Amino acid sequence: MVSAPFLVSAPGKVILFGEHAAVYGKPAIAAAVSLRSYLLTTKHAPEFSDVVTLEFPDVELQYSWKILSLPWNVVPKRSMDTVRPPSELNTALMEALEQSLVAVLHPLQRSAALAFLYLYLCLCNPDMPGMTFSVRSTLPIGAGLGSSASVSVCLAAALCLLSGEVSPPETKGDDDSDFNAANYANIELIDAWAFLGERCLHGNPSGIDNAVASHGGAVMFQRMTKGNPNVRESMRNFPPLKLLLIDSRQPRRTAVQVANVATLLQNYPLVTEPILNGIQALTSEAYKLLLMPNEKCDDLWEERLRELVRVNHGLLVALGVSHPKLEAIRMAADELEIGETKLTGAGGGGCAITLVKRDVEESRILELKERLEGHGFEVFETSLGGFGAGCLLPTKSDATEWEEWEEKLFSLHHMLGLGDREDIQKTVGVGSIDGWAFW
Ligand SMILES: Nc1ncnc2c1ncn2[C@@H]1O[C@H](COP(=O)(O)OP(=O)(O)OP(=O)(O)O)[C@@H](O)[C@H]1O
Ligand SMILES: C[C@@](O)(CCO)CC(=O)[O-]
Ligand SMILES: [Mg+2]
Repeated sequence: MVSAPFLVSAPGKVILFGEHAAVYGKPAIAAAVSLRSYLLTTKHAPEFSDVVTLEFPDVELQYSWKILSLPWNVVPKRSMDTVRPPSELNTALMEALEQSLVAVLHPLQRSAALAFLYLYLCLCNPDMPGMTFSVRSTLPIGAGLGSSASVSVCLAAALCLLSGEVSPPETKGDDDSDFNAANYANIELIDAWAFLGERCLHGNPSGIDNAVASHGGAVMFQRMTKGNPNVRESMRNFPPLKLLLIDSRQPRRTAVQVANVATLLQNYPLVTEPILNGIQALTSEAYKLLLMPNEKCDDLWEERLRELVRVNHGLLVALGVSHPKLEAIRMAADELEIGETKLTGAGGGGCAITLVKRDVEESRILELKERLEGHGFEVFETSLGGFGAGCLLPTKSDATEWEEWEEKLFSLHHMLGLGDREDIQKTVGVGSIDGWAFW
């Protein structure tokens, strides 16, 4: 069992092919990005040990609950036969949590607080000391890059560590591909709990976002249908793709976009089903291309992949999940003949990706960036396929080190609340500081 203070982190993702169709059991392909969420768990001073506090400055939420005021009595008993949580939310607990959330009205804050409380009540117990859970993200929020899943995975990881449900990551060998059975079992459990967090955040998730945020890398994911388990094929040797990631800065909620597609499907099943089947077919084509050995990734290969990006975007437009700002991004990239562009994630705003042609001169890419930034869009640089969830624990071996850590964590606490993306990355960021370990 791990006690506070400690940090956990999980990445966002880019869906390359198959969003929305993924909700209906079709395959989708996604990769982790280097932009991540960070969650710091700290213990309260004795006089506040009866409260639990959320600090989510990215969504302007700070809220405390008396631990004993929470509806512990309706928390479903866990089955002794299985360590995995069920994949459905418990209705009685969801209803009881309404009471605890009466004062949290804004949908962005409410869904995040609901995800926290649901997991906290299921995984912890009323005897645990009061703690603060502070989340900061270097990801844009509600922009298609899986911010909700990365937060869900952080919450699940922190609460599973506190309850002893999982242990901290064991050191793997030098080889990145080294398999560690304990780490695998732990991250599978974190992923399963994070799925419930995603359910609180957007109702009907396929599970692809939390799968990538937990496991990292690049995956082909297919949601469980008709009793068959989810498929998650890790795509090793993912080819290096030159991608631009552009945030239209048009806010939207995944829950709303997913619900809109469900309504379209209900109103026009004969029209909508073939679109979803078309997305399935193109994702399967893309999967074959992305699995080709690097030496076969020639110009024709690249052209095929770009064609699939274009067709995928067209089908998403047909589903009604584009936005004039996303179309403006696509048109700017088309005009400069940079490559092919599609929205990524739930759409309706948020981010687009452009798969850049290999031979495009840097000056044209720069021109595109300037044009887009001139329109108020944000261009991100990120790498694909990095680490999944991990944690950073103070080392207990030596008291001085521990004190230094406490001190450092307190300044991090401050930083987690106030700094911008670059500050967060510099101060606690995976890749910036040593000590992070990954499941
Ligand atoms: N840093 C954060 N702090 C607190 N809550 C967050 C944070 N990041 C995301 N969230 C929660 O997740 C919600 C956004 O999730 P949503 O699924 O709509 O978008 P996304 O995950 O960024 O995009 P997509 O699902 O298309 O990949 C926010 O409204 C908030 O409730
Ligand atoms: C729109 C969607 O397909 C992707 C959101 O990132 C929803 C999901 O799969 O959960
Ligand atoms: Mg989301």
